[in-house]
Amino acid sequence: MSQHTITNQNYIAGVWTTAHSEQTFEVLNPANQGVIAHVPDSDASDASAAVDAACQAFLTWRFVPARKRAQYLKAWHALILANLDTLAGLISLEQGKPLAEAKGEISYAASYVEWFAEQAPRIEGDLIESPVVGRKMMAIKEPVGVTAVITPWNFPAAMITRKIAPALAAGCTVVAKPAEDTPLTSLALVKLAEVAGIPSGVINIVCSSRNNTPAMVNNWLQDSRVRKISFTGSTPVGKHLAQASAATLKKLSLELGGNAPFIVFEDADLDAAVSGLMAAKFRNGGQTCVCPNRVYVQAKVYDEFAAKLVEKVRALKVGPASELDSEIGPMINERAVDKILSHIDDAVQKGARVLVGGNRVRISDGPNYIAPTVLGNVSKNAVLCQEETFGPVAPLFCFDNEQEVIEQANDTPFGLAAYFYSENVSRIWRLASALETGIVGINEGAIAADSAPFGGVKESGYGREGSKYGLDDYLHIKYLCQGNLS
Ligand SMILES: NC(=O)c1ccc[n+]([C@@H]2O[C@H](COP(=O)([O-])OP(=O)(O)OC[C@H]3O[C@@H](n4cnc5c(N)ncnc54)[C@H](O)[C@@H]3O)[C@@H](O)[C@H]2O)c1
Ligand SMILES: O=C[C@H](O)CS(=O)(=O)O
Repeated sequence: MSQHTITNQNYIAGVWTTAHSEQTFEVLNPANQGVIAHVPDSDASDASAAVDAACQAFLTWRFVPARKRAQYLKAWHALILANLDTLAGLISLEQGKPLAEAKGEISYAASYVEWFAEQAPRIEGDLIESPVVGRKMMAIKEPVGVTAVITPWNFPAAMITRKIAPALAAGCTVVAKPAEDTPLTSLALVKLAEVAGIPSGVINIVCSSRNNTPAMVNNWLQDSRVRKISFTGSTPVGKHLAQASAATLKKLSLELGGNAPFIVFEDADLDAAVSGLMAAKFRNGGQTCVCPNRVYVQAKVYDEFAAKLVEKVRALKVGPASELDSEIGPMINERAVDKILSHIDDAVQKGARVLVGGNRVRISDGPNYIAPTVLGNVSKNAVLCQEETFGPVAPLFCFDNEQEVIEQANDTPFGLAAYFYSENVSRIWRLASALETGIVGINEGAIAADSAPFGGVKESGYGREGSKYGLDDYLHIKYLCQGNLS
């Protein structure tokens, strides 16, 4: 990735600029800790300038005809696809994602822009039957207003387009803050939005370091002009944002952490279940919110399933994205590696067996590699049952009956995704109803799609992204009642 293709400034009111303080922070390559770029380390003054710009732009953007807004989004979509390889290279560089997966993420990110370009002209209201003569009643939908978009590092393209696209389609304007580990992809996407002709101030993006982010974002939380927050990230931060923004009662979309159960019944197609788990668990090195965090296998097929899984996991290639056959890249940073190793150590201390992996992998490039791991006979008291591991670790639990495994699967504060494999139709409908999650994969491990309502329940948050429901979070309903009509 050559330096000239890297955009490394804030974008406020249509101007690429440094932070007011002129301060910057480093963006590191997780594969080798090399410095990729320096980006602005913004503070409250930059945050406020972004809101000023978004407020000014909202006065006109909200009245741009939906079809025109759709045309801007279609132009952006086309530019994203035309720059797919460059954008994928940025993801691999700053997040470590294997290049093939990074290309898939750019296509996925672009699909949300296309989806909401198609949804924009379909925002409709209702005419309501009046209970009395001489009165007309209707419900119309209007954009919520200036929206703060805060995104995680693990999908630096898809998570930001999954928010900016519906916001713009609805007529909202945006102030965005990408994750400090992976700002470059988001900045490049906003650069393409500028090239697409999206007017100044409609999208504003500011970067801030891990240390400066709380104070910088707090400016948005306290600013009553910011009417909505769309956040994707960890549950603790989501809870903080909800509490800290309560004073100005903002509309919230919270896409938070998960602890997905993956259940294999004795009547499952075991080869399909192994393939489904490989797809769901080891995607992005296990660093996705919908990765199975607990794998429950019914006693009768436990040994056979474990053997099949270990054979597949042992074959996974670990390496940097610069090696095109890498399947498991580096973890995002040292903190992530420490957490994953602590989960493995805790499970082993409580009786689990390492069937494959279980350790760091020293690769010339750097220290952040973990061997793809399968743990056997994991205890229900293992920390990973209550905490998201966010790494390439598949812990196996053995269970006897359906009621037992439903109770174990639901025994978590989280409720984002769950998966199960069974060929029994009646069992499929029982499990689909009993599992306390927003997403259920049934004999399927790959559930992501722009047309699907993505989101969780319990402490995995609320709101839905994508699908025909995805616009609702950026609109509110206004009731009009006209009387004195003859
Ligand atoms: N539900 C989903 O769709 C989804 C998608 C991706 C990731 N996630 C979750 O995100 C987490 C991993 O991503 P992460 O490590 O970037 O999460 P994180 O919560 O640490 O950070 C997410 C974003 O919040 C910002 N942030 C952190 N502390 C903040 C504060 N005090 N005030 C304001 N902003 C703050 C970060 O800079 C980043 O931009 C995991 O829990 C994963 O499950 C959920
Ligand atoms: O990690 C979070 C992403 O939302 C996962 S997905 O790509 O949308 O399935």
